[in-house]
Amino acid sequence: MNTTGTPVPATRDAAVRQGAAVALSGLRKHYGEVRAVDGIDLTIAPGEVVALLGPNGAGKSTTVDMILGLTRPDAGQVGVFGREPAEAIAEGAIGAMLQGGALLEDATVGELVGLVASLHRKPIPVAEALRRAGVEELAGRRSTKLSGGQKQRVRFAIALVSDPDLLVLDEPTAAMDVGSRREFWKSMHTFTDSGRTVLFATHYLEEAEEFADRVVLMRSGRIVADGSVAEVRALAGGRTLRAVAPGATSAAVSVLPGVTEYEVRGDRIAVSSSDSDATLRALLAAFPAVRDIEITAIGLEGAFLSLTSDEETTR
Ligand SMILES: Nc1ncnc2c1ncn2[C@@H]1O[C@H](COP(=O)(O)OP(=O)(O)OP(=O)(O)O)[C@@H](O)[C@H]1O
Repeated sequence: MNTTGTPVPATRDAAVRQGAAVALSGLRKHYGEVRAVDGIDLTIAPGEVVALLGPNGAGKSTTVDMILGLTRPDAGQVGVFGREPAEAIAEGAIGAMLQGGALLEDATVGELVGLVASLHRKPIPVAEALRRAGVEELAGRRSTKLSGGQKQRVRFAIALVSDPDLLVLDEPTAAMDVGSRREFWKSMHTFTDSGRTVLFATHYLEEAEEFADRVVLMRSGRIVADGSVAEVRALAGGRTLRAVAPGATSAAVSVLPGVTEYEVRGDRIAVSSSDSDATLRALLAAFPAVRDIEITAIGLEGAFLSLTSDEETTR
């Protein structure tokens, strides 16, 4: 677990950093008064699947653009497999899928993917890239005749065709329906099963929860949480406990151990607790008639809201 201002975790120490898939240090990009990216450090080890989460304007796309060498940082450094982004891209080590990246209008899907393949030294066969992205049947179709979700899958084929070690995806499934999204993640599993690295920015928490090994939460250009899904959830305050507790008062509930927030309405209580076991024991001792007890883990959504909703005070 790593939160703002804490050192890089021991498992991603200097040795890992050297062979890191992605190493960002002190990265900063300001647009006038807007601190799009405000000093982030991030090391991604080869083989990790990392979700970059954050509300609109958190700085996810700007970070992705700097990793891809599309935007030059004001300060700090970007390393991709120990190289400059441009170098790593020229070598075909990075595949990218960006929000709304343009597709050549006059070309068919097959020609388009073939064109990108021809720019790389060791591409996979075009048919293979189309198959992996689930767009084989669209090979002869012009890009102007594609739906939004189909375009995204073609962009995925383009990202795969250089046979990259790292895939960087900015909201890859934004225009896809539920079925396409499922298919997309199935293809991604095939890609990551071979030990390759993925960094994807998303608004879909369930995708981060299901697919990522690690979640990096951004807010206002900074990293506010970094860890496994379980760790990020825990960071946001543990569990919610609800019960009917006859005789409970706000004063009594507020002093139960572990309680971070509480609400008392008549006999009904709802508390957020950082230690629900301790809260429950004390609750039972104080109110033996307590009943209908319900304890739920805070979802990633709850964690996301709690970690990203505070007003940024330093901006
Ligand atoms: N080229 C630019 N010129 C000026 N401001 C910019 C530019 N690009 C981004 N910004 C600003 O920088 C901040 C971060 O934007 P960014 O697109 O990186 O956020 P994001 O987390 O990707 O958001 P979203 O989820 O909406 O895509 C925003 O306030 C945005 O308005």
